[in-house]
Amino acid sequence: MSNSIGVKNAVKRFGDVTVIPDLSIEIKNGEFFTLLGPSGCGKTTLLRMIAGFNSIEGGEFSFDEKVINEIPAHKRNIGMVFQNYAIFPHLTVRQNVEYGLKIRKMEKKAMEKRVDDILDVVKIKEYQDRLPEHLSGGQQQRVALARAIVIHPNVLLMDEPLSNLDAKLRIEMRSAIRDVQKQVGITTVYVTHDQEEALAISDRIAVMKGGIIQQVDAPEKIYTRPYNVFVSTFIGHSNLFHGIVVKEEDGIGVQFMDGTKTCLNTLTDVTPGTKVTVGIRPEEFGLSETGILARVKNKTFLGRYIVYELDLPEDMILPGQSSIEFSQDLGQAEKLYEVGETFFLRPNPSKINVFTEDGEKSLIKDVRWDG
Ligand SMILES: Nc1ncnc2c1ncn2[C@@H]1O[C@H](COP(=O)(O)OP(=O)(O)OP(=O)(O)O)[C@@H](O)[C@H]1O
Repeated sequence: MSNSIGVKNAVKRFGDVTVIPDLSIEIKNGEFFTLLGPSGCGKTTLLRMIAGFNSIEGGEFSFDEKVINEIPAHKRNIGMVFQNYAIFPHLTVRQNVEYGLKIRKMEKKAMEKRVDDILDVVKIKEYQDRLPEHLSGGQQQRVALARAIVIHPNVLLMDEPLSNLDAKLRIEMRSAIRDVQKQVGITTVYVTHDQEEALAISDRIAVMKGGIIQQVDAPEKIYTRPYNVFVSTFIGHSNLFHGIVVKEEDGIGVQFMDGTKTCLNTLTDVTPGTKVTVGIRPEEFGLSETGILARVKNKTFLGRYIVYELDLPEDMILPGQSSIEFSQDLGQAEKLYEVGETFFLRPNPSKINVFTEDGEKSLIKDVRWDG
């Protein structure tokens, strides 16, 4: 029932402006695939091309290898969910869900069964006779989801479906969407600019910038092994250091500008002496007797952990950062620190990310554009 989606060398222009220069992706059947990126990077544009709402200036779109470029939107058998729920206010929940099947002239008994099943899956059966105005935002979004999947679409496309909901409901609804998607097993393309949501919900994520895909990978891989500095800073926080590749007795490593060295067996074959950019997550430092000397500039208590802003010698870190972030898990911390205190940091060698000096490409083994 569900389809794979292929996009080959897609081009999108609005007038003279090229929004997507040349984009290719393969989305597997049954996969939950997220397009993530800053505002204006072309996520919605790409989704609308898949749906058939946008013209295609170049390239090939396919469902299960069958080219769909010339198939109009209403014949692509797509389920869509938007941020504004797009449900009919004058119809009850059940009538809303039935609507797409009635249009398709489905036989009454089969339709009743189909609707009953979907109302169960999406957990809205108890509200089936209510009008949308008597539902909460989350419940309305469940109705929109039920409406989209009841027609057994080839693919489900969702554009920022949770952005109108408050923070708590967003978290509840993202696991509801994920559960329903897995239960129904439908290929889903999901657009968001919320990185936490993308990490929580997706099988794979495509990170986009300026209409160009920066990395396609599973959430864990995107977070731990970003392909470039943009991905490492767009998703989570990354402290960026100047570094130089050095050869030590026990292998190749990276030296920071204060002379601290860290041996890495994860590096690709890089010539010693090469200048690099080093990315380290706030939680990937340990405290040590020696290492990078840091002074607490500020601290923020966040319940489960504490985030320290640390002062370091200026020439160690990339311009644009006035300090670095270090987070200490409260459950593990032996000692907490006050503003003004100093200590030595040791980055965890297996978690350090090393990029070309310009930040364009990872120098860690097995980090690819497409995982
Ligand atoms: N119909 C249009 N005419 C002209 N330019 C457009 C049109 N639709 C989108 N654009 C432009 O294309 C670029 C990509 O827009 P798009 O809506 O795809 O971005 P997005 O990544 O979905 O951003 P957001 O998260 O803000 O929705 C933007 O610069 C936008 O101004």
